[in-house]
Amino acid sequence: MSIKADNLVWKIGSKTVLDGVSFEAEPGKMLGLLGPNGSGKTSLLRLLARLKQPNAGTITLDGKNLAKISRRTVAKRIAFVEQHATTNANFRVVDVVNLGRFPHRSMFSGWTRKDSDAVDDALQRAGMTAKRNDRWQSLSGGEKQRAQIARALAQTPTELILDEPTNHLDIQHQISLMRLVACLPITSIIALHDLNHAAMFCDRLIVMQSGRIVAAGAPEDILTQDLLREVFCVDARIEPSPYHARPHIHYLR
Ligand SMILES: Nc1ncnc2c1ncn2[C@@H]1O[C@H](COP(=O)(O)OP(=O)(O)OP(=O)(O)O)[C@@H](O)[C@H]1O
Repeated sequence: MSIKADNLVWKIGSKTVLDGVSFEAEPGKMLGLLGPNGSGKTSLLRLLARLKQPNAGTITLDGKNLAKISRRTVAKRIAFVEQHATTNANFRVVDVVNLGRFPHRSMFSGWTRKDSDAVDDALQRAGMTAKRNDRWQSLSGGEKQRAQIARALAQTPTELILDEPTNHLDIQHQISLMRLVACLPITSIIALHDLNHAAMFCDRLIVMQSGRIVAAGAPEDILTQDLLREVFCVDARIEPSPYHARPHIHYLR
């Protein structure tokens, strides 16, 4: 069952940012969250990660109300990579990634082999092994982003929530991150602006506009020329890619 949202409403002051949002993330699948700037993607992800509480509606994790699950249990299960996640402290990369193990440790347990293995594996998957002892402030924007992804992977979550994780990455690392997340045997929810990457790697997509879900389903079912025109205000032609069979969008000049 994984994460389910039922009729979520979230307001800031008198402004309704999310308005009746309902969906279900299938276990083990990659769900892409699309929508123009300001459509509510980050707001929704912050509710799912329990950083904010909805004004109305419920989020359930395996059928249990998220608001009633202990913070520690949520932290063991859900990893969240925020869009502008950073730190001012000049930690080493490995110190940041080690933080991912925090929810799994008790007052009495020391650092274990399992913790070290999870950190090593996460650094390797994020392509950051060679930078493990580098100082945070010496990293490029993309390297910081990959270190945050390694921190989330070290958490060994069952649900991984990523807010535009590819926005600072070069094309090689964009593709390898999308491939990595698609191959993980966990539920992932990923906000993206690149519609072709979303179509290529995600199992299902949700499209948001002005705080509402306006389309949901498999990429080939929902990515249409009309949707791109109405929601994203672009003219495009869409055809199945001869290389990977998923929809490929050709934007018109
Ligand atoms: N703390 C806040 N105070 C006031 N308005 C906010 C706040 N957080 C979000 N909003 C508003 O809520 C709306 C949705 O914002 P959100 O960041 O969720 O959109 P988004 O789809 O993630 O956008 P982007 O693609 O630009 O990252 C926007 O109109 C934004 O201005």
